[in-house]
Amino acid sequence: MPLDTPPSKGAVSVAAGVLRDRQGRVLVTRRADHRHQGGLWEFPGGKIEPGESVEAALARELAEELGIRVQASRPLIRVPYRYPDKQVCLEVHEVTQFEGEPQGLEGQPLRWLPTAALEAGLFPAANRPIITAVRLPGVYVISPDADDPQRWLAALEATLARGARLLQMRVRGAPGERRPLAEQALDRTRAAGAKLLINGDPPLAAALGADGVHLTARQLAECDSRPLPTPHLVAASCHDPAELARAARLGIDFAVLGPVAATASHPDADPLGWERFAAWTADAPLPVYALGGLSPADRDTARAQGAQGVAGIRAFWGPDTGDAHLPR
Ligand SMILES: Nc1nc2c([nH]c(=O)n2[C@H]2C[C@H](O)[C@@H](COP(=O)(O)OP(=O)(O)OP(=O)(O)O)O2)c(=O)[nH]1
Ligand SMILES: [Mg+2]
Repeated sequence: MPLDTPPSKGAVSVAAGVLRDRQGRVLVTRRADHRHQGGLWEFPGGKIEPGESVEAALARELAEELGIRVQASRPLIRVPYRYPDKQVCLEVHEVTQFEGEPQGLEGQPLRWLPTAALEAGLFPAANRPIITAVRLPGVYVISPDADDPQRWLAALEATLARGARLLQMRVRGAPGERRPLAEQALDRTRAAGAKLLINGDPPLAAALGADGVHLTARQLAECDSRPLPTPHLVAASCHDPAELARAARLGIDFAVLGPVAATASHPDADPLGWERFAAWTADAPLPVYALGGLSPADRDTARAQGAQGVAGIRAFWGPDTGDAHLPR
């Protein structure tokens, strides 16, 4: 089960790497039958030696298991997890540069799979949030309210044209007015090959066949299971470690945590700062986007702090935010 307390001293720290080829397929290897979680597929890697950094352990393990030289990697997600017989903490990095052609040097079968083929059932149970993190982009765009629906749709189109891959329709107002707008938004998002989550309304998301729903912190507190099954995405707004732990326990796919910095819209809120953001995210076994006072240009900073990426409205939505293309 996912841990809702930080991993104890008994946890085995493991470095694992996500490697992609030119087509964006991901490398997986099969664990030998006799080993822990044997017979299942994994992201290659292994135990971190005492005193060793994650990067050093990853480079050593991938040299031993695959015969490649890792030249650059970045943190993707950290997953503390308790199996009945063993407690692990998976430190997963995306390998952004490597030399050599991966081979199964320990006789392990090896496959390059499209991200859509990374089914949770093929992997150890701890890997579910890793698969989600592999699939999600680094930028999560949240819409403003739609005072003028035609202008709002034009701004959505502009956001999609700038490369948005994952969006949240955060339009309050009467459900009857929201539905036709959501239908049009979904059509346009689909046509652009992006995903759209509907804020606060699981029945509407289900009725429209939207990609998912984004729960408010209050809805997260009030529900005791995922309101929509997979493959719908369920996201939640979180503000503290307890909310993140609850989201993980309920099997929510990803969270948004903030405010990281001061924002014009919430000038009285006490910003978390990166230090608290990083500490809270490190113990949360699900992908977490940083929100509040950030822009798409903060994506790499956020990732270095353990985030999946950045989320926001003001600096993300519409055509005129000054930074033409949204990073992936
Ligand atoms: N490498 C890897 N390990 C995973 C994944 N998911 C998961 O639960 N694990 C668990 C299984 C093991 O309990 C642990 C990895 O330890 P391991 O025994 O394979 O480590 P190792 O490569 O150093 O192997 P060894 O030398 O001890 O045989 O983490 C994953 O995706 N990749
Ligand atoms: Mg290994």
